[in-house]
Amino acid sequence: MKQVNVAVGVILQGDKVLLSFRHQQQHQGGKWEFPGGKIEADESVIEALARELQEELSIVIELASCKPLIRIEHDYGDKQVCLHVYTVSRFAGEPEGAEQQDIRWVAKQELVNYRFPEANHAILETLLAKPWAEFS
Ligand SMILES: Nc1nc2c([nH]c(=O)n2[C@H]2C[C@H](O)[C@@H](COP(=O)(O)OP(=O)(O)OP(=O)(O)O)O2)c(=O)[nH]1
Ligand SMILES: [Mg+2]
Repeated sequence: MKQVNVAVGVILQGDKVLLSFRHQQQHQGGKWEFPGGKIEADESVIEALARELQEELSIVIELASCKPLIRIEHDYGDKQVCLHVYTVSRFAGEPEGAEQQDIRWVAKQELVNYRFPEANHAILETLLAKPWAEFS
């Protein structure tokens, strides 16, 4: 089965991170995610990330503020994904659920209360291991 490359943004503002709720009918629907989406053939990861975050949240990210966090390969059985995860610390605009999805700024200690896709556990581990100021 072909692996799908996905650009994922961990958007940090102070002590909070932005989560977005996946619609029920999407793959891994009904769970919270870090916003992002599929990388198209002609795009770099950062270009895809910027496009997806504009489409999904109506924000314009500052490319120089994006730092690679972790790359995760995961097999869901019905789909194989490779998540290219970047932290994003600066952007223009106020995030909104541009695809009618719920979004939420969540503090570190509250992340345990959210249900994520299986592949995200490695992201959360990495994110919880350091003070967030060190990512920006
Ligand atoms: N965006 C995002 N996708 C994730 C995360 N964790 C995870 O397993 N995924 C998986 C779910 C999907 O199979 C894939 C991303 O697909 P997507 O639905 O966001 O792609 P897209 O925005 O291009 O959406 P679409 O047009 O195909 O609906 O990666 C995550 O934290 N964020
Ligand atoms: Mg998406």
